[in-house]
Amino acid sequence: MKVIISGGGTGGHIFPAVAIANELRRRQPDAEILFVGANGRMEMTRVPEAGYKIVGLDISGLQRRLTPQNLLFPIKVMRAVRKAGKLLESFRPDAVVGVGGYASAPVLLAATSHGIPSLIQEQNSYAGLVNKLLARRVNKICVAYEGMNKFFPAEKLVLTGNPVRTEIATGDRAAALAFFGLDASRPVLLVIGGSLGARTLNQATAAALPRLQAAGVQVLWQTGKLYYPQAQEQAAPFAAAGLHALEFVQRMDLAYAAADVVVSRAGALSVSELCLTGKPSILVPSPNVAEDHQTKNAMALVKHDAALLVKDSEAATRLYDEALALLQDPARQQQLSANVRQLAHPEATSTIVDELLKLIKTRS
Ligand SMILES: CC(=O)N[C@H]1[C@@H](OP(=O)(O)OP(=O)(O)OC[C@H]2O[C@@H](n3ccc(=O)[nH]c3=O)[C@H](O)[C@@H]2O)O[C@H](CO)[C@@H](O)[C@@H]1O
Repeated sequence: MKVIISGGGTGGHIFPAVAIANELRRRQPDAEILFVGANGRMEMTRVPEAGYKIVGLDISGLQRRLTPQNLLFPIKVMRAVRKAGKLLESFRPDAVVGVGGYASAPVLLAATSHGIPSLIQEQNSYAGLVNKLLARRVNKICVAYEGMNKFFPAEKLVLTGNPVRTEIATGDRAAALAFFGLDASRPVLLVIGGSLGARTLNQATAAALPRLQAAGVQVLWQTGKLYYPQAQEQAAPFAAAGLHALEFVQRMDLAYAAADVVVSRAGALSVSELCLTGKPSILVPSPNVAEDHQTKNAMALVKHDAALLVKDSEAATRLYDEALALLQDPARQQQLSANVRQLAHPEATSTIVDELLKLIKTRS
């Protein structure tokens, strides 16, 4: 069996793709899996780290302003579709999966014109552009939220939840504390700005370091690549007290296992992972995403008293009051934890792979 998984751009597209690949490989150890991503994007390093081969296409998004790059855009798309077509002819996949992001467009376009079965996995409650454009051409669309028939043909929809890597919820706390060099007798706060980092969270965290140290709290502060050099300098004087800036966390399983409380952006996968790990959290939705979809992701938890929400515009003033209060209130932590676990979809990845295998079977 041969399967191509295409897409990426950010962790929110890449890691669900890895989860699907891992489950497929678990069930069909001899399956050949090839990823297709966009050159220069995060998937080109993260996918090989996860143990899979990836081929890159030269494809990027449209800029909002009129730029010379935009004029080249149609040519780039045509070239990428041609390269994707050649790839399909040589690899001859039994099915193609698209997880959203630039690279999934040319691959799904080429696959659907070759009559290769195709499946889309949409992570958010608001459909991404590529997925919306390709919905009519693909065979199945696996979604994580109700009401997605606003965007997609109802007969193709399967409500599965988001695929989360299985190891995410299996981290051992003692091993995690040892891994990050943290002290078991003091609380740990994990700050996650999404796969690229978040300026507002970084500014609020940098300003709160003295308060956190005074309260005896240890911090794993994921900053994102762009913000890391400055954050590293800001955190350095607090390292001895267990406050650490990290550019990117490869062992998210251990980061969640170490954490008593998580402060996070509300990207779809981060939210799904918080449900699966049962972590009490304060969500700060990004205001810079289409249709404010991170607020919708966050509200899906908040309305069940399964997470707290602080608006991005209030992060500078309120976030760390809330975080310190929650860190000092184990009963409230337990309540949020019990509620958030109820919202997990532990079967998501397995259901998506069931759908994929059904598609392949129908064809053969
Ligand atoms: C700014 C932006 O466009 N954000 C979008 C992007 O978010 P983003 O890429 O930040 O994605 P998510 O929050 O959904 O998921 C992040 C993923 O990266 C992993 N991770 C993160 C940080 C780290 O240091 N190490 C690590 O492994 C997390 O465990 C998780 O698996 O895609 C999501 C899913 O389509 C959307 O909901 C978000 O709105």
